[in-house]
Amino acid sequence: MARASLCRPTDRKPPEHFTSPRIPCHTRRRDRAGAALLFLRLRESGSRRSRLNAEPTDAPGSRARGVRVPGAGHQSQTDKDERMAAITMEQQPAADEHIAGLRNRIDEIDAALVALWKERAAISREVGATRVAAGGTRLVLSREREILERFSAELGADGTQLALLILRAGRGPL
Ligand SMILES: O=C(O)C(=O)C[C@]1(C(=O)O)C=C[C@@H](O)C=C1
Repeated sequence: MARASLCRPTDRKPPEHFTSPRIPCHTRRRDRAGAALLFLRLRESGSRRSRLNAEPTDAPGSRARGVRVPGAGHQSQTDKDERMAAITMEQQPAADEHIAGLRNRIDEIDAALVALWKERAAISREVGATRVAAGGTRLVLSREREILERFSAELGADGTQLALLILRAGRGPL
C-alpha cells in the first residue's frame, strides 16, 4: 500500500502552524477545516481504525460500530457480543467433554512413555552388563550416534536432546 505523503516539503521552511513532521496532509487539511475526526483505538476490538460512536446512530450506509440501520441486517456490537456469549455458553459442556477425553488420552500416552522409558533403560543396562561381562566396552558410540541421528531426523533438535536423555537413562552419564 502506498504510504501517505507528508506535508513537510524538504526544500522549504515549514509553515508557522506546522507542529508535527509526521502528520499526513489529508489529516491536517481536515483539522484546519474544523472537521476533526477522532479515531480511537477500541481496546476490546483491537481496531485502530474504528471511528468512535458513543451512541448508535441511524446514519445511512455507515459501517461504523454501533450503527443501527433498520432492515439492513446490521447488528450492534452488543448484540453480536451477546450472541457470541450465548453460543460460547452453549458449546461449553461439549468443549469440556472433548478436552476431558483428550486429557485422558494424554495421560495414557504419558503412562506409556514412562513405562517404555523404564523398560528401555533396563534393557540398555542389561546389554551393557552382558557386553562388559564378555570383555567388551561399556559404551558403543557408533550405536549411540545411530540412535541420535534417528531421533534427530524424526524430531529435529528436540529429538537430539530427547535421545541424549534416553541414552543417559540406560548407560548413565558420560
Ligand atoms: O546398543 C547397545 O550396545 C547398548 O549398550 C545400548 C545403548 C542404548 O541405550 O541404546 C547404551 C549404551 C551404548 O553406548 C549404546 C547404546
